[in-house]
This record gives sequence, structure tokens and C-alpha cells, in this order.
Amino acid sequence: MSEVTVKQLASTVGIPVERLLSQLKEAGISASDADSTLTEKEKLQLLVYLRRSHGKDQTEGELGAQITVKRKSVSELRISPATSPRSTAGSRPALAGRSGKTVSVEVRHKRPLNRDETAPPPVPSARRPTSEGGSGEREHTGSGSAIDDMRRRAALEALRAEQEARRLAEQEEQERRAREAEEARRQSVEARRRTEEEEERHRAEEKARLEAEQAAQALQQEEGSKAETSELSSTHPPSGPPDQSAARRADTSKPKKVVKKAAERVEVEVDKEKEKGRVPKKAVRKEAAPIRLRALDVGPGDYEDLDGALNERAPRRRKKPTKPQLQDKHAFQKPTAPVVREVEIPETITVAELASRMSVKASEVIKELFKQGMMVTINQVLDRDTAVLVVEEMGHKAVLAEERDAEVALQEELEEQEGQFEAYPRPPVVTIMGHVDHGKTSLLDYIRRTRVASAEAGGITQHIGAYHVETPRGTVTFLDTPGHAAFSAMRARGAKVTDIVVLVVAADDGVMPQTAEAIQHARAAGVPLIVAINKIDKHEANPDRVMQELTQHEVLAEEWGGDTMMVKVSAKTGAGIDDLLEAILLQAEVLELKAPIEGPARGTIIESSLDKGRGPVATVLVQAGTLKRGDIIVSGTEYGRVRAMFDESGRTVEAAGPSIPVQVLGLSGTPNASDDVVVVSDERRAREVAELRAARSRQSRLDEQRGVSLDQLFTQLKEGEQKSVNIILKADVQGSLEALKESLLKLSTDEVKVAIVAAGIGGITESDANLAVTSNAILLGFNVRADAAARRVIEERGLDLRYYSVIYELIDDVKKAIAGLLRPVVTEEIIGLAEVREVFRSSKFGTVAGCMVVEGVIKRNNPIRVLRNNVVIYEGTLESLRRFKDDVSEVKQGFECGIGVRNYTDVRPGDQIEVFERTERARVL
Ligand SMILES: Nc1nc2c(ncn2[C@@H]2O[C@H](COP(=O)(O)OP(=O)(O)OP(=O)(O)O)[C@@H](O)[C@H]2O)c(=O)[nH]1
Repeated sequence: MSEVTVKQLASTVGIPVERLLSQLKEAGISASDADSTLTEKEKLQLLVYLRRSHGKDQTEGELGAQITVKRKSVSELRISPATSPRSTAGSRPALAGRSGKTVSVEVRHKRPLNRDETAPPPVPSARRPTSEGGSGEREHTGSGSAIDDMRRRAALEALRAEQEARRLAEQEEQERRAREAEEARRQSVEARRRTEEEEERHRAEEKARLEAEQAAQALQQEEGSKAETSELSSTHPPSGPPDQSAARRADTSKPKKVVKKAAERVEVEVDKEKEKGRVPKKAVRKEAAPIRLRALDVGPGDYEDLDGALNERAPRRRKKPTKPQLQDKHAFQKPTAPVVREVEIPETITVAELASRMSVKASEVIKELFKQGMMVTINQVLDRDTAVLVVEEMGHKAVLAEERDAEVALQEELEEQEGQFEAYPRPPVVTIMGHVDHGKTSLLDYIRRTRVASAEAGGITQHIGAYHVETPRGTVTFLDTPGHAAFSAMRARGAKVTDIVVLVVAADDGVMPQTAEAIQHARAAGVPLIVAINKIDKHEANPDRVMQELTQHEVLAEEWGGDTMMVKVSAKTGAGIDDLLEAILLQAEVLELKAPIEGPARGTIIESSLDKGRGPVATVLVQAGTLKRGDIIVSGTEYGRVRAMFDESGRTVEAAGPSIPVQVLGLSGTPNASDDVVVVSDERRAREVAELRAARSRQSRLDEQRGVSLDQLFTQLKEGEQKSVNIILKADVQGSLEALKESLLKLSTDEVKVAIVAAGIGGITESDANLAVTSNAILLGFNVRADAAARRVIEERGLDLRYYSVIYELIDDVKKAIAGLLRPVVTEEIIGLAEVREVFRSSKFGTVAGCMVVEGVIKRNNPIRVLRNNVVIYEGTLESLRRFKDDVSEVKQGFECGIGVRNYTDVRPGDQIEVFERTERARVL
């Protein structure tokens, strides 16, 4: 059974005998004809050959070992690189290692056969194996032998393997094509990008070329004008191409020299462009010749002979850059219309600054002002009107700078700094107040003498307006000017310097009028009090009585359940001074006084003076930040760089932190006490702010700071702004004062409160006026007058001061103000004041007062009042007014006169006689 003839085998595998014979021959098997028999071995040899010819390299043994019975199922499998394709039947080793992809896999369920069971080698079938292997495998070959069938299947399997390999190869081919398509697409994108870049480059070249062309045209204009004057006629008719109309236009030829020169210049231009990197080298070379021609506006044919030379020389010249000849020539036309500038004019401006803002020389401004009849220097400061005049005369437009620009900018700068630096506890600043002779100065002196560190350091204690002392528990700064006048004056000007008020009350004297005033001032300012009961060394000292009296002013000692610390001291012996300092520091702790140490300084002027040798000297109390030597400061209307700083011992200091007073040199003038001090970034800024402030009119300053008047009060009440009427009441006697206070307080309604900020007996003083400013109060005088200093403040601040002599009138006015019924009021104007120097008595004229008119004018027929110590003692009319022996109707200021007061004989030297006028004034709302 194992041997078959060639013919049989050919019919079994379904191929022609000749083909099988040739295959056998190729396989090295000697089979001469169709009837030759083939051994089992030869059949295997043929199979091996056939497999090998299909790519399988197997030995006969291997082939035999591989004979299996299989049932196959086809599925798809994702091959990962780790999975060798060898594991799938029929895969080629060449596919191993390929990256993951999906392949169709035939899974064959194998049953190994014994070697004995194996049939002769399979013969490849001519029929194409079907994909549905099941049916194909069951197909009969017609040999009738199961073994043969198996062999055939093995052959079929070989073919299928070949088919699978082909399929995989095709798949591989498809992938390759996809890769190639991807690559092609990438290349096309790249090519497009390159094209775009190329276009961009071309555009840049074109731009450079155009620029060069423009430069050339400008040059040509210039040269053209020269050429015209040279009167050379054209000898070269245009021979350029018909589209070169520009070239034909330039029919009139230019001298060759000029052309050469011009061409050179254009090249220089192009070279310059090239240096700037705007024109690529290649573009330059390409463009050089056309540019030359265009530059000269002539046809290329005009200068055939010349052109070559130029072209030849051009590169050489480019290598050796010539001095750009265009540099010293104007390439543009001077504008024919004058340039009109908008010039910003601040409040004041220097000649130099004004000139610079108009872009003219300072000498031109000086000349213009000279024409206007003003001789000025370059640094002279011009006011706004003059500056505007000059600007307009010179043909520009003046724009008024925002008036408060510099101030607003400064404010903004300061606000920006706010909160930027961390705040740390700072020493308290103390003001000492009290009644006359209760020991304020003694107390301050004692503390300074014993505490200011000048003695050890050999310094001399300076009075700079403030000083600070070191104690084991901390530093305390004292303001050197005692009394509430200075305190309230500072506050009236808006300075908030004092943190704590030490109220000195002499233990032997008790609470006195100024003690009460001091309490009122401290209270109005919202500054806490510490009471120093002084002179306890004295026998007659009675501290308890002081404490008792203070309760009447709502100042209650801590030991009595109140909140005011009271310390018994002696400025003479020094007893209790340490306790006082301790109390101050304790109070400071309660107040949690804090200020940043870093950052630009802010402070207040405590006092200032003009020193002969050192110029303006100002004591600055630093309130925040650190003031350093060299800082630029603005204070009020003055500014300057801090040239030097000194402490209260006269020693130089380099820096001063919060709550530390220092004497500063370097300001442009002497600022006012209570002016604020700020450090600014540059001197120009400082000057601007200072000048702006200086230029502000006095009136506007008054407007900002004025106190309240009854009329305003009415308006404010109407507008619902003001909810309380603050009054400072001064009266001649305690009885009237009490009566008035009571009546006024009763006027309070639910909506409007009457608050008596201060009330006292005696004339109206400067500190009363200052208190009126700070507390926005009306000053009401009942049978009392304001003294000269108070009148000055009242006038400066535009305070409302009213005098009354009838209680109900005063009450009525305030009532009307509250009710909004203040109708046209009768105001009294004091028109003259005379001082009584001597008193004569004559039988003929009665009592005659020899007077000097110190203010205004005394009129014979006007009503008068007699004042003694600023308190009204009589009101009436004049009996007589004489100058020497003559009766006169009026006497002016500076003249002497004799005054007889009707029905009043108690006139004394020192009294004052005031003459007033009653006028009715309609209220303007
Ligand atoms: N025995 C005694 N006398 C004192 C004490 N303190 C001040 N004096 C005296 O009281 C008088 C007035 O003291 P000043 O320090 O001038 O009082 P003041 O409050 O500053 O006075 P004015 O500056 O006028 O407001 C002086 O003669 C001091 O010597 C003290 O503690 N004991």
C-alpha cells in the first residue's frame, strides 16, 4: 500500500503526470515514466521538496512528526509584539516581532498521530483550499484511504499556510502604502509651509526694495534739481522697454557724475537696509541695478556704458561701507504749517519748563515775555495767566492742568503706601495741660532735666518743641508747649499729634477755670486724660479735694470707680514722676498705639523758625515710617531735602522713627506748626505740591476749614446733614451761664441735639475760637467779647460769633436755627473801639473819658457798650464826643478823643468803649 505509481499519485493529487514527473525530477527522485513506482520515502522527499519550494524548510522527520488530525476554527486575533506568530499555525517567522495588529487565525484542534499511523507524504492538491475548512477537510480524495486523506490534508495545510502568508504579506503591503500616503501628506504640508515662508521672505524683500526705492526717489529729486541747473541736455534717447514709463519720463538725462553719485548713495541705502537685516543679501544684489535706475528715473538704455561699470563696482563698494552720505541731508520736507502743541499749564511754571513743554528754546520764551514787557530769568516762576498768555502768543494751545493734580497724585501715592508696611507699637505723644501756675512747665522741665540723655553725652538740652524720654518700660514723647491753647491751635489746623493729655492740677489750688477748659479740649479731641495732682510736697496740698472737684467735670478717678488715672506728683521733688510715666505707658498700651517703622516718613511740624546761620529749622514729629537724612520732604508750602537732623540734645541723627521728634534742616522756608510732613519720591514732585499749595488762595483755604455758622447750620439742618448744634458759650457771670446752658440744652429735640462743647465765664479767647474750629461750633458770647487773638482766628476761619445781652434773644436765635426759622437777622457790627486812658470829671460835662480810638471809628450817634476785661458792663449811648474843644460826629482810629457816656459815670482807665451798628441782614440760603 505504501508504494504507488506516478500515474496514480498524479491522479490522486489531480495534476498531470508530466507535471508530477517534472516535480519528482526537481525533487531529485528518479521516476522516468508514469508507471514508475514511488516508495514511501520518495513521496516524503517530494513533499519536503514541495514545501521547501513554498518556503517551508522542514526535514522529513519533522514533517512526519507534524502530521496531526485537526479541526480548525477561524477567528481574529490581535498579535502583540511579544506574541510570536510562530504560535499560530502557518505563520511565517518573518512576521515575528511586528507590532500589534489584527490577523485572522485558524485555530486547529490537534490530535497527534502515532508515527505508525502516518500515511505517505501528502501531495499538494491542485484545488484551491476553501476557507470553510471543515467541509474541505471532509472532502474525499478518492484514494479511499484515511491515511492518504490525512496526507492530502497536510498538503492542503501547506497551501493554506502559503495563502495565509500571502494574506499577511498583502496586509503588510497595505500598511506600507498607508505609511507612504502619510509620508506624502506630511511632505505636502511641509512643502506648503516652505512655500509660505518663501512668500513671506519675498514680501520682506519687496518691502525692503520699495523702501530703498523711496529713498532713491528722494535722492533723485535732490539730484534732479542739481541736474536742472547744470543745463545739460539729453543725448541719450530713451531705449528702455515700453512698460518703463518712469524711465521714459526721465528723458532729460543727468550728468554721469551725478548719476554715479546717486547710484552709490542708493546702494548705501540698500546696504543700510541689509545691515538692519531687512533685505537678504541675494535680494540686494538682484535689486541693486533696477534700484539705481529707478532712483535716477531714467531708462536702462540711457546709461548702458555706465551701467556695467556701476554693476561691476557695486559689490566692491558694498564690502567697504562708505560713509552714509544721506545722513547729513534732509530726506524729508520741512513742514510748512506751524506745529500747534497743547501745552499743559499748572498753577505755576518756570520759564525753562514752559519752554520745554512748547519744545522751544528758553530764550524764545524770555524774548516773548520781554515783548510783553516782562524781564524774566530762565528759572523764574510764572503764574498761570502769564504762562497761558505766552503759550497763546507763541501760537500754541494752553491747557489748564487740573488744579489739584499734584496734591491728588501725592494723596494717591500716600494711600498706596497705606498698609504696605507692618505696624508696630509706637511711643505715646503727650501734651501737658492745666491752669496757670499749676506747674506744667516745672513738670516738663523736671522730666527733661532728669530723663533726656543729654547730660551724659555732653549735649546741651535744646528746646525744639518736643522731646522724648527713655524709661525702663518704654519711650514717652512730650510736646514742649504746655497748655490747651497750643493743643487746640494744633488741632484746629487739623493736626492730630497728641495721644494722651496729662492734666496738671495743683493740689493746693484745686480745679480752676483753665482746668475745666483743658478737660473740655481733651474731651472734644477725644484724647484720654491722666491727671497729675501736683505740688503734693506742699503742706496745704489736698489731693482728695482735687479728685472731688474733678468729679464735677465728669472726671472720676480709677480708685473711685472711674476710668481716669490720677497720679500724685511733685515737680519740685520729683516724687511720683516715675509713676506718672508708668501711667502714661499703661494708657498707651490700652490705646494700642501703632505705626509702621519701615517706609517713607509722615509727620507733623511741631514748630519752625528761621535760624541766622542754618536757615529754616523745623521740628518734625515723625508719626509713621522713618525719616532719613537725604529724604525729600514736603511740608505745607515748603519743601526740600533733609540736609541734617538733630535730636533734643543737639546731636546729629541719621534717622528718626515713629513718635520721635527731630529738628530738620534743608527746607525751603519755615512751614507752620501743625503742617503735615510727607516724604516724596523726587524733588520736582515736592516742588510742584509745595507751589500748588502756596498758590492756593487764602479764600479757598478758608472755605475748606471754616467753622460752622448759624446760617450754614440752618442749611445743613435742612439738608439733613447736621444732627447736632455745637455751641461754645461764654458769659459774664455764672448765673447767666447756668441759665443759658439749661435753656439751650432744653432745645434739643429728637432730631437735633444741642451740644455745649464748652461753657465758661469770661471773654472769648483764642483757644475758644480754636475749639470752635475743631468742634464745628458756634461761639456765643453773653455780655462778653472776644479778645484780639480770638478775633483774628474767628476772622481767619470765618467762624460765627454772636454777642447777646438778652438771654431770650440768644435762646430764640438758636431755637430758630434749629427750627429752620432763622429769618433775616439783625446783626450787630462793631464799628469802632476806644480805650479809656484817663477819666476827667468836670462840672460842665460830667464824667469824661479820655480815650484813644484803637480800632475803626467812633460815631457820636451810634449805640455803645462799656467793656471791662472784655465783659460788657454798660450799654447805652454817647452823651458827647469831642476832639480838643470841638464837638465832632466821629473820630477815627489813631486819634484821641473825649467821650461822655450818658447816664454812666463809672468809667475807669483800661475800660473799652465799643461803638456798634445794628443792621438787618436778609439771609441768603
Ligand atoms: N512746691 C512746689 N512748687 C511747684 C511745683 N511745681 C511747680 N511749682 C511752682 O509753681 C510755680 C508755677 O510753676 P510753672 O511750672 O511755671 O507753672 P505753669 O503751669 O507752667 O505756669 P504757666 O506757664 O504760667 O501756665 C513755680 O513757681 C514753680 O516753682 C511743685 O511740685 N511743688
